[in-house]
Amino acid sequence: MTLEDLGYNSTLEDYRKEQNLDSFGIGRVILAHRDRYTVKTESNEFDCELVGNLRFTVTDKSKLPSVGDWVAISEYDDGKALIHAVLPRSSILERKAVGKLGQTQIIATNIDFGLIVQSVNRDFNINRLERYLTICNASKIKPIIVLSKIDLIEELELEKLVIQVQERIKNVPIIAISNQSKIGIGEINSKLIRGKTYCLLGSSGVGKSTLINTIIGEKMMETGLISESIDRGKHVTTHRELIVSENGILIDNPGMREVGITDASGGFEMTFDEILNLAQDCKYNDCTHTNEDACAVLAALENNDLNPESYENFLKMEKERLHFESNAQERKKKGKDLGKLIKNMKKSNNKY
Ligand SMILES: Nc1nc2c(ncn2[C@@H]2O[C@H](COP(=O)(O)OP(=O)(O)OP(=O)(O)O)[C@@H](O)[C@H]2O)c(=O)[nH]1
Ligand SMILES: [Zn+2]
Repeated sequence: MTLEDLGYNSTLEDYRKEQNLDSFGIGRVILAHRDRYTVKTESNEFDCELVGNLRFTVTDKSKLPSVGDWVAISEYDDGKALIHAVLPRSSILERKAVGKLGQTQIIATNIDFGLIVQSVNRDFNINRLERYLTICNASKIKPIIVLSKIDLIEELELEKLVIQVQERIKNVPIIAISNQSKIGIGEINSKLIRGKTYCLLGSSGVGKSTLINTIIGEKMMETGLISESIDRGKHVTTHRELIVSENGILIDNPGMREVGITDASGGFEMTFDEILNLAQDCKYNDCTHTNEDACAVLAALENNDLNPESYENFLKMEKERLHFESNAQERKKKGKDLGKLIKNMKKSNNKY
C-alpha cells in the first residue's frame, strides 16, 4: 500500500517540505479515542499519543487530531509513536455538539465524498436527507445519496421514493442498494475512486457497516452488534473507523441521532438554492418569507412552483441555524467577559 492509496496528495507533500517535517513519518489517523490514536502509515499501524508540547499548548479542541487527519509522527518503540503535528485539512465534517450549546464536534476530516445512507423502510425521510446534504455542502464534501435495504420493499414503491427524492433534491446522484440481494453494489463500486475518501453518514441501523463489509468483501467490521454504551441516558457510539480498500478509503460513522446544523450558511445556500434564488426577488432584503408582502417565496408557494415540504424544512433549519449562531455568539461573549474578569482580578491583586 502507498500513501496515495491512503489519500495522500501533492498539497500535503508540499506542506510537509515547507514545514521541514522531512524527518518525521507521515500517517493518517484511522481511529481516535480520547487521547489515543491509531495511525496508519505505508507499512504499519501505530498506537499513538500526542507529543507533550502539542497536548499542553492546544487550547482549541478542534486542533487535535481526528479520524481522517494526516499527522507527522516519530516512532519511539515497536508499534508506538508520538504525534507531533496535524497537517492542514482539506475538509472538516462537523456537527453541533450534542448537549452543548453553540459548540461543534468534528466527525472526520479530509473527506472527498459523503455517502448519505438512508434505508427505504422506517428511516426514510427527505427532510433528514436535506439536513445531511446541508452538512456535506457546508463542509465542501460531495454528496451521494444511498437508499439502502431495498430488498424490503416492492420495486414500484422504490420507484416512487426515488421520484420523491428527485423532486426535492436536484443534481445529487442517487444509488439504490441492498446488502442482502447485492443489487446496486456494483454501481457503488464503480463510483468509488482509489485514494479518495468517503464518509458514510446516516442514522443508526440503516446498514452503513454492512455496506462497508459488502464493498470490501470481508467481514472487517462488527455489524448488527451495535457498539454503544449508555452514558447518562445518552446514546454514544464509540465505534469509528477508517478502512482503506482498493476502492477508496471508507470512514464508518456512528449513527447520528442528532444531526444539528451549525454555521452551515454556505451549505444551506446549496441545498435550498431554489428558495434562495426566489428570495432575491423578495421586496425586503431581510424578508423571512413567512408573512411579508411581495415575498417571492410565498408567491411561488401559492402558485405551486415550490414544494411546500421543502419550504417547511427550510424554515425549520433556518431557525435552528440562527439559534446555533446566537448561542455561539453568546459563548464567545462569555469567554471574553471571563477573560476580562481574570485580567481585572490580576490587576487588582498586583496593587497589594
Ligand atoms: N433487509 C436488510 N437488512 C440489512 C441490510 N443491510 C443491513 N441490514 C441489517 O440492518 C441492521 C443494521 O445494520 P448495520 O450495518 O449495523 O447498520 P449501521 O448503519 O452501521 O448502524 P450503526 O453502526 O448503529 O450506525 C443489521 O441487522 C443488518 O443485518 C439490507 O440491505 N437489507
Ligand atoms: Zn420573502
